[in-house]
Amino acid sequence: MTKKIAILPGDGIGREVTAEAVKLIHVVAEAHGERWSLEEGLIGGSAYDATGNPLPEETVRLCRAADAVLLGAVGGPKWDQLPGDRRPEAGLLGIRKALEVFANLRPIQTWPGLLAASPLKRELVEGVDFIIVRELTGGLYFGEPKARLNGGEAVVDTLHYTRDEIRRVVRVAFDLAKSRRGRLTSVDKANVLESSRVWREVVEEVAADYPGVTVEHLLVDNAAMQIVTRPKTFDVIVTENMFGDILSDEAAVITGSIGMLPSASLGEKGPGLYEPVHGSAPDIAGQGLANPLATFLSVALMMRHSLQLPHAADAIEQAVYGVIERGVRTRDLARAGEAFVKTAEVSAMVCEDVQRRLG
Ligand SMILES: NC(=O)c1ccc[n+]([C@@H]2O[C@H](COP(=O)([O-])OP(=O)(O)OC[C@H]3O[C@@H](n4cnc5c(N)ncnc54)[C@H](O)[C@@H]3O)[C@@H](O)[C@H]2O)c1
Ligand SMILES: CC(C)[C@H](C(=O)O)[C@@H](O)C(=O)O
Ligand SMILES: [Mg+2]
Repeated sequence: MTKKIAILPGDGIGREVTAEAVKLIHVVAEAHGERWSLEEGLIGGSAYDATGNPLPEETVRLCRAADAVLLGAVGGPKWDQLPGDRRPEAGLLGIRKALEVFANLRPIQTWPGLLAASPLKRELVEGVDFIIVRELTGGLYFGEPKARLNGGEAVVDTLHYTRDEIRRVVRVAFDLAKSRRGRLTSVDKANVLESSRVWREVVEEVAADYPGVTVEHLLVDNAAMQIVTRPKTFDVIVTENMFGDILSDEAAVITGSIGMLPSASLGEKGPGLYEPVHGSAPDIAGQGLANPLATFLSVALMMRHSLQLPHAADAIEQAVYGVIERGVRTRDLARAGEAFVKTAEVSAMVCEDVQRRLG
């Protein structure tokens, strides 16, 4: 059956990595003897430049009608002085909200070939395998009021949740933990924030339905430390929107580079949104230096969670594993003086391998 995939390249290296991911998706479609519909939509700074809006209504329509959405990254210095609601990032938050993808899954795994790419000690990072479930459509990012007050002399952002919003993401995390090693870590700031105290209550309520899952609560400041001191002990981490944003970039250090971190954002119904965890990397944009593997691994998650093609997901993951094990390195993964390949080169290697595996 034909699939409809919306492609939102966005800005900076988002455009470079999605261009390669489109080639990869075509390889998978052809291996199934099909032609899938891949339609591009505008988002972020490039959408603002073209239409005055970082999330044109047409993009929302395109995404809602798709089986899955692949997003590159948005943002860049060119748009940093725009008012909040016109910024590229507002487009990203808008599409997450429009698709109601409240559970953002960010798997953190180390690769045997990349242990030396992490600044952390080998024995600490070897065999790390956990997943951060970040609440994505509530919390500090979306709460109202959010405004400058008294002529800019005061300012407010609001951390707002309903129990239902907490419960649904916590359930996703418990289900995952149940299917994995049965350990859930809930991260909050319950010693200070009322919202965190309610978060903890909801976790305890839901825990009653999952007797096989061991629950641990960590305060976010301590969690930031534990993630790099005992990363192997984590299985599933569930947390508020902004805590999850910060902790996932920190966890990227364990894997060697943020250029290796994929994500899947899922709701109760409708298309999933798949995006690398990294941003538009203005410092390297336009030079062919971006690592496309986080986006390729996001395509694998798309195959598994939205397109029901688990064998294609496996093939992509094995191909990525293969290039890493063969010592192929993009610049972010290379040690000082080590040779590295460009975006299109590593992409071609993975695409060829996926074709062979599925062919
Ligand atoms: N999902 C998204 O669209 C997203 C995520 C994070 C940041 N941003 C935006 O991106 C812009 C830049 O943000 P930032 O610099 O804080 O974070 P960033 O993730 O863009 O870059 C951080 C560092 O990691 C490197 N890096 C990131 N991805 C890489 C890749 N695939 N290959 C090689 N190196 C990579 C960059 O070169 C940079 O040194 C900002 O406008 C920010 O708002 C967007
Ligand atoms: C660009 C920004 C709005 C975004 C976020 O904070 O969610 C990014 O940092 C991410 O991790 O996806
Ligand atoms: Mg982030």
